Amino acid sequence: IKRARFPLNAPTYDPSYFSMPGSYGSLVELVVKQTEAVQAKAGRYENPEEHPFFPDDLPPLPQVLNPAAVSVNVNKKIWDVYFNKLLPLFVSSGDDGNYASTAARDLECLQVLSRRIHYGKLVAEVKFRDEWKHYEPAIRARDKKTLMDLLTAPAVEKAVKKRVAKKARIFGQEVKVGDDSDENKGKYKLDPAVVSRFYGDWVIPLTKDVEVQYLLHRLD
Ligand SMILES: C=C(O[C@@H]1C=C(C(=O)O)C=C[C@H]1O)C(=O)O
Repeated sequence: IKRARFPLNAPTYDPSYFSMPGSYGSLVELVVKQTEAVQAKAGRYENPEEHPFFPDDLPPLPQVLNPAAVSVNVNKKIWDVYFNKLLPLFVSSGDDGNYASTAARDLECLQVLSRRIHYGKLVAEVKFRDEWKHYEPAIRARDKKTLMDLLTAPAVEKAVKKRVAKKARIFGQEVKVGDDSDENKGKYKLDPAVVSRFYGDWVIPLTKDVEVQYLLHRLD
C-alpha cells in the first residue's frame, strides 16, 4: 500500500541512471545492500526468520538453525517476482522523481515477502516432527512431488487468500473525512483481488518450495 503511493519510477532500477563508486548497480540495489550491511551488524540475520537478498556481500552469519535450513534462500526468485510480476500489477506508470523513497518502500516489501515465504522452513520442521514417518521415505527417495502433496493444505491456502484480500480491503480503503457518500465505496489504494491473486500465484507456491527444499535437506 505504501509503495502504491509512488508510480513505477523506472530510474530507481536503472544502473545507468545512478552512478556511485563501488559495484552497487541500481539505486534500489544500493539501498538494499547498504541497509542489509547495517542491519547485519545489528544482528538482524541472527534471527532465523530473516534472510538477506545479498548474502555474499555480508560477513559469514552465525548459524542458528541446523544445516538443512541455512542453505535455503529463495530471495533471488523473490527479487525477480517482486519487480517483474508484482510491481507492474499495482503501481501506475510514470515518474515523480521520488526515487529514494521508492527504493525504501521496495526494500520494505522485499523484506516482508522474504520473511513470509521463508516461514516455510519453520512450518516444514513442524510438519516433519508431527509426521516424520510419512516424510522420511519421501525425503530419502528425493520425491519432491510426494513431499509437496504431504505438506499442501488446500483449505488453509483458501483461507489465507481470503484473509489477505480482506486485510487489503480494510487497510487499503480510501477514507475521506466527512464523506458519507458512496463515492469512495469500493475504492482501494491497492486492489484486494491483486493481493489475493499474488498470494495464490507466487507467495504460497514459493513458501511451499521453501518447505520442500528444507525437507530435502532435513536428514542431511
Ligand atoms: C504454510 C503451510 O504450508 C502450505 C503453504 C501455505 C501458505 O503459504 O499459506 C498454506 C498451506 C499449505 O499448503 C501451512 O500448512 O500452514
